[in-house]
Amino acid sequence: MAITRPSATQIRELAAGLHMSLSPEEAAAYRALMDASFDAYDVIDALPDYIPAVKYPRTPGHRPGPEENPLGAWYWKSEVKGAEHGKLAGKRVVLKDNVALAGVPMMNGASTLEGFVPAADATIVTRMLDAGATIVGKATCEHFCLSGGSHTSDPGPVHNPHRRGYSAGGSSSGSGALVAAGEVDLAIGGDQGGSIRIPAAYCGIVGLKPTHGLVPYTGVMPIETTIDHTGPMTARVADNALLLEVLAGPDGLDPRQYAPQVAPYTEALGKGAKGLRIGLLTEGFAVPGMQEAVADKVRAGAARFERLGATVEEVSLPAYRLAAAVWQPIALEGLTQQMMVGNGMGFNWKGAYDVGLFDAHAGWRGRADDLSATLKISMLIGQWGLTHYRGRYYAKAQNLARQVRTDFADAFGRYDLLLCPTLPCTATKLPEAGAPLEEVIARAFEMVASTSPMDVTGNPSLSLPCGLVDGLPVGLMLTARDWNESAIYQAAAAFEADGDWRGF
Ligand SMILES: NC(=O)c1ccccc1
Repeated sequence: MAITRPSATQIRELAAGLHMSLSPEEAAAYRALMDASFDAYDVIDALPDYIPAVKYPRTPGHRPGPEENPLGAWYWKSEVKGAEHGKLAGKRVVLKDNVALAGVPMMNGASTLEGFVPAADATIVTRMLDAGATIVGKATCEHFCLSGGSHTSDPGPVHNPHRRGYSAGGSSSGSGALVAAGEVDLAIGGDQGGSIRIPAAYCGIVGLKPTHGLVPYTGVMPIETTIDHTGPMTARVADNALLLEVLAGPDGLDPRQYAPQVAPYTEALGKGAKGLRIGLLTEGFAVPGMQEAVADKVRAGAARFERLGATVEEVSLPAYRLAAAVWQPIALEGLTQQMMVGNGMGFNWKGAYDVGLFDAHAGWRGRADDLSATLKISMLIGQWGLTHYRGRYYAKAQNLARQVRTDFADAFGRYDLLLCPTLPCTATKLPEAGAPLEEVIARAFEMVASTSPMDVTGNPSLSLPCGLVDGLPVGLMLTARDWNESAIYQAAAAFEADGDWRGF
């Protein structure tokens, strides 16, 4: 099939949309000079796509009914068996539903994408299968991953395994809930503003946002390249380190991976916390909405590290607060441009594109009223920044992000780890269907000031359960210099070995 050539009239319409005025004669003259370009499009159109081959057989699986899905945490169940042997042999893994599993539906929490079936596996899927894992399905996630609650997914809300009717945290909501409920051994999450660490904290599990670019993002639906991360969510620290060992390293297809530095993460386990230099991040205890009981649990966790032989001292890092502000233009203008205008992945980078996602996701324009409230408000702010201010605040925020990174790097000259609460609060009540807009937005965004700074800096950052407040888990956040996930695992494993956090 040949590519459709525009008529001279269509050329005039295109020109008008691009702020050019062409006379009918000019339009016809330009049109007459376009054939070589469109012939090239015909060449592209005639060829098969060039994408990674699917290595392990699978069947499409099924969407579980309510009896099989009490928490609402499953989007899809399907079984893909990996290699016979390997580091993950015998482990059952669930993927956040923004990770492509070829042949299995993916809707990324959004009805506008429902029906889409990816043609290729994400790099991390192939790596886990090569390591012997069994992939058991897709976990519900928030509408295009744009909420820290678990109430904006079109498949429905996800309940916290610790308390029905309460948020599991998002946007990797189903991943957090299924690990906490013991339905899977391991989960994959994604984090642009906190979406791995938030559900980890609310659900009482271990969630790592790796250093930006350590784990290939290829085949995972982006929000914004410079803050996109994917990473492991597990019940225990050792499993987290083991899974990261399988996930980490360049794939040659992801523009986020400049020069990732991989390490043998499981070797950090069992080394104890003695000698680790921990900075207690002052600003991290003063985020909006900080609950004293949560801060106290995290301070008690810091004291525990001291007893375990680490040095702990308070450190002020004003850049942490600035980073939360810097996150806003980057996330909001960036997502509007890349995820929405750019049909899911955006343009201007080398690597593996999901052509089917371009086709399927472009359809949001015909149903924009069905987008979530969180995405609508984000796009409205982002579009205002892009049009009224020509994107200058995105550009300036990217520059200030470099300054923030320098300040963080300075702190990591003095401390191996920064410690603060993952979030200001424990899990909140799920908004009821039809809840006021104000509540829907608040439950989605009230916690991002704590976690989003590390998406801006790119530093590895992990949420570790450190106790219960009124029966709900509290997360303690450990952040390290780039590529030093090992220090985080060393500390977290020592903390975990010191006793069951449910009793702290
Ligand atoms: N995808 C994210 O990390 C996110 C988290 C919270 C709010 C918005 C986005």
